[in-house]
Amino acid sequence: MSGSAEEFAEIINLAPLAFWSADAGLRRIHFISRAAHALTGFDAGEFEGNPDLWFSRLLDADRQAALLIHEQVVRDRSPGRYQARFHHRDGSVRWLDNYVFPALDDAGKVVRQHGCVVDVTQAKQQEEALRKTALVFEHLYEGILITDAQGLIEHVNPAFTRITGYTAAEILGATPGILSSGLHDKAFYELMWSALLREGHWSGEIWNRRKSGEVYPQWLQIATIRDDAGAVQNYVAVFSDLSRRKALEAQVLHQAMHDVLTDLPNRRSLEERLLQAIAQARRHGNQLAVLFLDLDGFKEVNDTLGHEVGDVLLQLAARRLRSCLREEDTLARWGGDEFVVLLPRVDGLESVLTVAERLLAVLNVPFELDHMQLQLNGSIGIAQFPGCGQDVSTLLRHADAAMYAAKKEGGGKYRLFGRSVAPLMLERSLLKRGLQRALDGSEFVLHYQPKVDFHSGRIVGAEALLRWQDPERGLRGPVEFIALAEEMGLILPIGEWVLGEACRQAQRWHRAGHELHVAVNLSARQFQDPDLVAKLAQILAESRIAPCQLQLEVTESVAMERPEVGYAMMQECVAMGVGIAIDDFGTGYSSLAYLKRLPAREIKIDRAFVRDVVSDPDDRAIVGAVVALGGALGRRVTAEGVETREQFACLKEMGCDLVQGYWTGRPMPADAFEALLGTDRLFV
Ligand SMILES: Nc1nc2c(ncn2[C@@H]2O[C@@H]3COP(=O)(O)O[C@H]4[C@@H](O)[C@H](n5cnc6c(=O)[nH]c(N)nc65)O[C@@H]4COP(=O)(O)O[C@H]3[C@H]2O)c(=O)[nH]1
Repeated sequence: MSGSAEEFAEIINLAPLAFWSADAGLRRIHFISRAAHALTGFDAGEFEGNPDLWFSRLLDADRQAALLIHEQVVRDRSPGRYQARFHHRDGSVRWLDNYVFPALDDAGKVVRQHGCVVDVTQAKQQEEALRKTALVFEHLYEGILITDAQGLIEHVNPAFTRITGYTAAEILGATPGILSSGLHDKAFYELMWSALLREGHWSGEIWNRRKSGEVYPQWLQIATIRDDAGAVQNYVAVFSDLSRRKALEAQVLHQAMHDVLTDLPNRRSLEERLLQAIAQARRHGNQLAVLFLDLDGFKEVNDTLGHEVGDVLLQLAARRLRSCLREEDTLARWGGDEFVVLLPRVDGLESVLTVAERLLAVLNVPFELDHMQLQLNGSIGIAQFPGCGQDVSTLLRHADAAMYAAKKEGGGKYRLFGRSVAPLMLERSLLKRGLQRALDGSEFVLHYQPKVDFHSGRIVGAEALLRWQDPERGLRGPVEFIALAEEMGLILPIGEWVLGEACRQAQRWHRAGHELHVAVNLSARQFQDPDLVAKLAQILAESRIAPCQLQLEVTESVAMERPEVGYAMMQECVAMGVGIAIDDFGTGYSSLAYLKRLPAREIKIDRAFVRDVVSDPDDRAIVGAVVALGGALGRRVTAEGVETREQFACLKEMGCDLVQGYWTGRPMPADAFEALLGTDRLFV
């Protein structure tokens, strides 16, 4: 038996736990096993010689609780347990777990305390690390989403719920696909997955959708977590919501580029836009105009009625000026009472003068402000590209100089840089009179340009182009008079005449056995005419042609000017069976989403891209993109302005559907066109 006791004592001394035994009041340590040394740095003799050693080396914060447990064990005669931090002799602090038991005598009195001490430092450290990780997970500002290897969501944190709107209960078990915005294509996700599988991580900007349906940008980082054998265990995604930052950036950018008082683009913004417009004009070979406008009489208002009135007047004036311009035009505040208008695309001087007259006219209407009427006037200086300057500063300087000249002449006028406007004004009034006479006296005629099908080589349509047979000056083209006709309000009757005549001609050709459509250009005013559909119905009934034989051509910028109105109008035309083509495509700023909705059956690529298509890779890329777009949206694509065999062959090869241009036929009178139809010529 005593042999077993020795064996037992040996086992106890070998154990990694420190067994101990003391009297009830802990004044005498009877026994402490050898492991005490590893756990505390002190050996049994030291503990036995100093009963306070244990408590003196506990951390102050933990000592009191430890003493209480020992008291409780004695008082309640039941086991107790505590964990406390102990200053090891080597300087480290160890977490020690002490199990305490009472030993009772026959009378049930506690005569001893004994127990064992275990080092739990490592477990405590792991527990602490886990607690911190959980804190990070809970409190991180970024959203966290963890999926299993199959991509099913296992965990999300509160920030995830705050950002996406989905609670954990709603999303656990789903796939992250539920968050997708639909804005990224398949290729985007394929790249993401291949990076995740190949490199183990992916990060980038992505648009996702909240539960509310709102689409928002986020910065997303995803990591693949693998086990020791290399198999995917989880995917961890951490993301932050970029929408506030983006909105702030946009706001800062807006403030940097806009005038605070009027919210118009500022000087810097204007200079940038002018630079771009010059580059575009060079590329497309078009003209642009800069109008420098100074308010006459503003200084007096400001000096006599105060800055506050002056500020309101500037805001009102800015609003009126803006209302005279097209979407693509820029009105900028240059400073003080000076504004600059940029017309990035002008058909000729006529249209610029029309805008200048309109600007002066709206300023001239009295302003109602604080129960007073204030009368303003403006002086405008005009500089055109390329005639009056080829760069930003020259154009602005020259427009400014012309504005001063107008002011010197008493204000309320416009002046062209380097030219007197007097002969021009005379010319304009002659033209106005002539146009009215042309309409009354049937001096307008239509010429027709063939539209040829690339696949069959046959003429399948004719674009009607307006000409004015001026008895004094001969045949005049539309660029000379359309803008003025618009300004005079003559464009509606002229347009109606064109529609009627084109349809009558289509009927004559139909009777002669020629199957083709006639295409008619619609001006902005006609397109916005609420009676257009009724007028079309009447014209179609009178000429007795099938509606599909008529096609209306609307330029991209006109179609985009008031998209909702334009869309509704086109829908009605299409419902009648009349075709729609988008003219001069590529020169405006159509959004693809809008284009997709347009019920147009044909897209006409602007001449500017066709001109150098054979030699310029950029133009080729643009044409290629429009052809692809047309194919994807089921629209026919027509190339305009084709002048050479090389252009013809190139565009045919690129997959355009129709061709129009001098190479397949110049605009010609109706009888010449009919003669051409009679030859059955094939264009191959
Ligand atoms: N350099 C070159 N030019 C070519 C070629 N093939 C055709 N053109 C010209 O390009 C213009 C095509 O018409 P658009 O882009 O609709 O542009 C038309 C259209 O916007 C407008 N227009 C013409 N007739 C009418 C009309 O009846 N009503 C309205 N509102 N506008 C019209 O006037 C614009 C100019 O008409 P046009 O002077 O007849 O000029 C026509 C035509 O003569 C070519 O290979 N090379």
